Amino acid sequence: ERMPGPTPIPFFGNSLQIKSHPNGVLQYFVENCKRFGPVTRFWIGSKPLVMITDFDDIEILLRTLDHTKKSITYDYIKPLLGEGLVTASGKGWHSDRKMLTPAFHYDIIKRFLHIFRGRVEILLENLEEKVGGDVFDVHELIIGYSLNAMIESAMGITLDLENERNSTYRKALKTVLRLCQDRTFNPFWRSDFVFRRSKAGSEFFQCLDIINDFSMNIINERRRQLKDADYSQLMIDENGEEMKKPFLDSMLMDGTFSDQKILDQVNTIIFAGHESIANGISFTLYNLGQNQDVQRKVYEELLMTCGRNLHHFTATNFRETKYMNMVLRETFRMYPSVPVFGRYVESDLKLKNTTITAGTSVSCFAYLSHRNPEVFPDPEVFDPERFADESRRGRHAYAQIPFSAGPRSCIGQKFALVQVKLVLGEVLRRYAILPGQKIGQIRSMFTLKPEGGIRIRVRRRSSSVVMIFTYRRGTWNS
Ligand code: HEM
Repeated sequence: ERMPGPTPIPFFGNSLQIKSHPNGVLQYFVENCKRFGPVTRFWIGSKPLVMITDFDDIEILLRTLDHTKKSITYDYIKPLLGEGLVTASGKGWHSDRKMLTPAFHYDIIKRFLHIFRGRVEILLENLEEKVGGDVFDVHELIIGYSLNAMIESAMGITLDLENERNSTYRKALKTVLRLCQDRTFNPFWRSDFVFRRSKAGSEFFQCLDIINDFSMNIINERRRQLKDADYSQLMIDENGEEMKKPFLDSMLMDGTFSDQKILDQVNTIIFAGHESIANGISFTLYNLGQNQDVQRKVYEELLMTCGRNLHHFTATNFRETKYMNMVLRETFRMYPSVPVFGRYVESDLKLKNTTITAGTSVSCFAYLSHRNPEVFPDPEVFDPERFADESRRGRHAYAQIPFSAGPRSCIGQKFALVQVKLVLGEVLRRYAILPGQKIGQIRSMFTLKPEGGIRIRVRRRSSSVVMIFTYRRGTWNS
């Protein structure tokens, strides 16, 4: 009650102000958290929501296993994600997290590299069509890559998804995410009974059916394949040891996951994975287009570390491309794909200067904490040097946390970074990114999505004219 925050009105709390803010939900929270300070209280209808931006407070919340339950902002995405890893809590979440963690180990990711490379080749063909043309939304192209790469690797299914089913799924997902956000801040839609009977509700559930069908097809197809194959032999490595199983296989073979739980987890991984990878790649390309000097340095580093064998990206190459790492860190600082992540505290939580009472939702506002001018001066300026070793020394460990931190941090971080770097390496080796259109207003809160997309232009690099890439049976030749 005593915490600073915008004045609520009865029944609605701050929902109406949030919903009708001219620059969108995200900007509403940015403006108010800047105004009211590092711990700002809002009312979503009659439910309190506290947004925190102080690094110490964020660490206190994220480090503990005492508060794993998700905040009210996840309530309406539950029909999509059910008891999947993002939305589950307590013992169920803990045991699933333990069981599924090996599926995202680097040993598994290494086995997927040829899949990612194959998919990048298709992406490059699509980019080729854009050469010399006007600005285009690169996010739309990259999302085609990331959705396919995710399904082919984590799910073990090769579908030709550059087709209608893919775009139907994408459209349905976009609608569901938009309606989840709208519902969170619309007090009239809080009741399931009312929402189900509204036009938005019926659109929501129709789209949910499309998404569930899409995921069920994948699950059933993989189940069929596993039945036909002698999997026990397939999963033995050259030393006779049993190999770690990829994500979907590990659940299908475990035997303890119900069909509903498998569906929840598949929906979760597809949703959590492909959109954020596409965001990371697209925002980086955008930043490189706007900052030609930075792009030149990234390109020079790529040529120095990988040379003509860039496409055989190895674990060593990933470590060697230090400047690219700085560029990625800076991009994720400015544009964290997941700008807000929260917990519901079931017992009092003592922060640095205040105590949050039990029964409150507390959200870490990474989008804003990443813009703390005391740690990142001129926060709207893209400057990878902020992440040079000397600049990082002594900085708070929670100052930049695009993958969250602590026990509920992103399970797919390595999986994502390998792909982001691989795709960037391949794209930049062939194409120069030219300045595009300045990014529009970012309104959404679940994942960062600028209005009008992420628009860049590309030019073929002259040196790449002499390089002809072919892709045969999982290996690259040039
Ligand atoms: C650049 C790419 C990515 C970013 C920036 C990112 C960011 C995040 C963040 C901030 C969280 C915490 C969310 C929360 O507390 O609500 C999270 C959780 C999660 N992410 Fe990612 N993610 C990325 C890619 C991926 C990929 C590729 C996968 C799957 C293959 C994935 C799967 C998950 C899952 C399952 C969780 C929930 C973990 C748990 O609560 O135990 N993410 N991610």
